[in-house]
Amino acid sequence: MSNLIVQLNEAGIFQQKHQVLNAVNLKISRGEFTYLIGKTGSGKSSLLKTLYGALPLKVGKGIVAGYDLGSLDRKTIPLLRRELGIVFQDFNLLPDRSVQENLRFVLEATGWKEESKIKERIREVLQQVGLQEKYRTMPHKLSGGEQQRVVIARALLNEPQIILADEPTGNLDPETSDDILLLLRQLAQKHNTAVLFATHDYRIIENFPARIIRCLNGRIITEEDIEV
Ligand SMILES: Nc1ncnc2c1ncn2[C@@H]1O[C@H](COP(=O)(O)OP(=O)(O)OP(=O)(O)O)[C@@H](O)[C@H]1O
Repeated sequence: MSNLIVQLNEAGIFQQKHQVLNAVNLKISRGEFTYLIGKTGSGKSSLLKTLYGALPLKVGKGIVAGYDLGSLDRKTIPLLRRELGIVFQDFNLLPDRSVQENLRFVLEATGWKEESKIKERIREVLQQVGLQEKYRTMPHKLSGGEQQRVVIARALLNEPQIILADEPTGNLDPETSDDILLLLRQLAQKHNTAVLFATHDYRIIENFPARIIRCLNGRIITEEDIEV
């Protein structure tokens, strides 16, 4: 199996007809933690959306978790997404369901049937994010950091090869942001899950250095070329 989870070659990233990024060349390996930075509107979200099949790849070549982005269709998009964990800034938990029901919803939607396995997997992911006590709690009774942990637990359910995180700490205070960042880095290490972490937060990058790729003037620039 290839060690590369993401491989883009001369990819064009588009929002409809508008080209957001040109000639993107990007490689991300198993277990690698990478920051994705750039000003607002520079194309971070568009790049992530292309990687999870929400925007089509029409120019260049792209492979994510073994799926060719250029030939995705209604059948293969759900299969690709099962290999990915997606974490947004807004927590997007179902507000009328408890923590465990939110997690169960995803497992059932992705084909899990056996009750004992469902329960076991929910227990495991909540333990990984340190929330095993909160399984019956409703989302609004959790703090922002706890809600984001549930979202990360949800992203982990199907043992993704990569977590795509779009400003996951955007709504959190600095201390809670650090906790979430450290949790994702620890998961990357322990489970060999790659993480692509889009952020505006230079404080985090300075405190917890890692490889950086930057969206600038319609291009992707890698860490070798820049200083933060
Ligand atoms: N749905 C859309 N339709 C058309 N253009 C869009 C759409 N979404 C974003 N764009 C445009 O694509 C460009 C890149 O936006 P994108 O959201 O990828 O940037 P970003 O770096 O993620 O910004 P932010 O940090 O604010 O989230 C911007 O010029 C934006 O106006």
